Amino acid sequence: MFATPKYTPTPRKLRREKTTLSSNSDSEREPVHVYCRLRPLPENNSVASCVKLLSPQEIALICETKGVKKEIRYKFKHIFTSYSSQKEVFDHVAYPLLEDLLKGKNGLLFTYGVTGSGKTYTLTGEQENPGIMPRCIDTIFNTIGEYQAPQDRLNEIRTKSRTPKSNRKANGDKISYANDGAKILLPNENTLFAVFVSYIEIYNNNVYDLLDEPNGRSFQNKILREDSQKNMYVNGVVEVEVKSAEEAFEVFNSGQRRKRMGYTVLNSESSRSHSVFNIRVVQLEQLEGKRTVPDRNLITVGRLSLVDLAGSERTNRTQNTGTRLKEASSINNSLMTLRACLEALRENQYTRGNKMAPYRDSRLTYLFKSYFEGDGSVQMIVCVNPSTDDIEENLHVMKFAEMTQDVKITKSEPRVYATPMKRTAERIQTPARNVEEIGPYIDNIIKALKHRKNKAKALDKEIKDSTDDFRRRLVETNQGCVLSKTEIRSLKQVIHKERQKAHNLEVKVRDVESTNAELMSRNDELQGQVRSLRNVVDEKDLRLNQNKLEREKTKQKIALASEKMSQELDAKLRRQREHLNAEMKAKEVQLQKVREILNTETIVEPTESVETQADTECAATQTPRSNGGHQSRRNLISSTPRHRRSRSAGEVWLEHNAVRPVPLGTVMQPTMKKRKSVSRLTKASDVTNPKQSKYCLVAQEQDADGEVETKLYKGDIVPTCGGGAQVIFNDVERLRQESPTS
Ligand SMILES: Nc1ncnc2c1ncn2[C@@H]1O[C@H](COP(=O)(O)OP(=O)(O)OP(=O)(O)O)[C@@H](O)[C@H]1O
Repeated sequence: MFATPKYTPTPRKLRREKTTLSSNSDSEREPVHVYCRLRPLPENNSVASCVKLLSPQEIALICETKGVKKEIRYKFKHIFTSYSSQKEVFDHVAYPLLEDLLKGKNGLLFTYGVTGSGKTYTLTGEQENPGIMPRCIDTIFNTIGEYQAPQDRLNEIRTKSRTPKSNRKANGDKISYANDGAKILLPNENTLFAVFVSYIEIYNNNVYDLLDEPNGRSFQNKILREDSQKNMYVNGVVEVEVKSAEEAFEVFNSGQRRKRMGYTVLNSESSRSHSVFNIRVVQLEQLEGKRTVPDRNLITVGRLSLVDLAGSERTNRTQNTGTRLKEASSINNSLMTLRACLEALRENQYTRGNKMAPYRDSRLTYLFKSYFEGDGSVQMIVCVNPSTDDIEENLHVMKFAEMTQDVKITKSEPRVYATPMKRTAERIQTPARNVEEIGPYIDNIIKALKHRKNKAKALDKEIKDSTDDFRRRLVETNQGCVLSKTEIRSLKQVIHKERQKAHNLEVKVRDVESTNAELMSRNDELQGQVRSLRNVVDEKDLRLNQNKLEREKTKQKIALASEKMSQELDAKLRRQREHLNAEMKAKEVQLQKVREILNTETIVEPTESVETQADTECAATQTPRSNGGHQSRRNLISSTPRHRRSRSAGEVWLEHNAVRPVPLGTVMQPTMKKRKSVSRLTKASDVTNPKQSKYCLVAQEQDADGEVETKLYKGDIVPTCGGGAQVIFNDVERLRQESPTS
């Protein structure tokens, strides 16, 4: 590794005597310029903003207490929105500081804000989108490229500016940032430049040199010293001379690497320390004449300190414990001391008092003491994360910013170091002879130099005017830009919302389409079912029609059959009727004959007993004649014993009925004038009663057609020798009822 030259400045003689703050008039002081930079919110609109931009110089923080919204307004020198580019920030804030730096004025720029608000992004940035520090380095080297001091003059610069000789070289940590070629116009081209950088860190109120070699695994805690002119410096800090932007970045990167190494050693995090990157530009203005002209070179030294402060949150928000709590309280102490110092300065300024600022209470304030006491201009960028989650912290940051802008600091003058008077005097005490010799030349040279100087001044003024004009126009354009950007942002939000709506609608349409498709398929299914049901119904209809047809056919068949049957039955009936009529006629004829016989019997009654005997014998011997039944009956009747009662006395019939005869309600009744009806013959006397001569057995039967036929079996009761009686049946009568319809 390379050696580490230490820088311990010796007391220096300044042209300008330092004055105390309170004794300066307002024209000799300038306020601390406070800028505000808003970092963008996440693109997905997941976080609401608590910041409202009112103008390029004014914002309002919207805070809500107990449901009541309140707007608190804050003014800044300029507000960079989330759309402001890194270049815009550089042009506004750092470019004027660089101009001052190249004039030999000191500058302090620090970023302040809560963790994650964009402090490091603003100061360092990214390789493609560099922040203030890389742009400063690039701009310095773009400007001084051809005016860098050659090696032989560097020793002179070192001697005259008390700059330590550095043999440290950047080694390997190569990193490059996009260079936009920005330059600063140099008023004097007869100047040689040398650039030195140092990088320190203040952690837990200790100062560590990030370019120093660590002692094993630990970093050496550096001491802050004050020189006789009351300027602060880090004792033994390593300053590396850089010849190009790349070298400067390499040095910065090696410091970053050490910083990371330190985190593991010190168990720290990125925002838990304050880091300070110093750029020192030493200029050697050459006023060289001829060999005999006294060497009266002037050295101008300017320093720019870029400070990335640690996050400003309060301990109760982060709920830290142990090491973290120590870190947080150390950060808070340093920031509180910074605040107290600024407050003291402000108070002195208002009251014209001489209150002591507590610089020594913190390394941070102690280191920058000289800046606050007029050793350079002070600028601050307040970084704000507009998320509503950070509202409380942002309110504290804003209060601090508000107070800081009230502080006015004595305007600094370029630090110019002249060659020691003794040495100049020695040179001037050259022999008079020589002066006389070169006198005319000197006058000419002085005239030419004066002319050149005037020309340079005019040019300087012109450049300054055009720069001011350009800056004014740039600010105007920027203001327009800021408003357009705000508009664009709100339009973007509208577009985002519309896109979301469209997306939601698309989702809905997709849902509806899928539901529609489902319904369509269900509809198809149902239609299929309807078709199959229709087929079933058609089949059933067909079967029904076939059944109907068959039924019709059957009906017709039945009708035909019944007609045929009825015809047959009619024919049968007719035949039976004819048959019955014939029978009836025959019976009537028989009856007629019986009547005739009876009538004749009544007439021949006195001879009846004789004839009866003869008839009986005759009947017994005779063969039956052709009218058989009737004849035999007549014979039987004629053979009746003589003791038969006379007809005039009247026949008494013994009518033997069924126990429960079927009531027929017949109109025609058998002629039995005197009769005794019995349903059961229980004793002999029922038959042997001499008063009874006729017996009639009434029987009811059902014929083949289901009709009831009443049969009367008639006979004579004939007494027997033994005193009994016998019945001789001699006639059967049939009584039939028929339905006229059938
Ligand atoms: N203006 C911006 N534009 C785009 N990105 C940004 C901006 N500001 C911050 N960021 C992003 O926000 C994140 C946090 O930023 P950064 O690290 O700079 O915060 P910080 O304040 O330095 O935090 P810490 O205090 O922890 O160091 C980073 O990823 C950075 O890229």
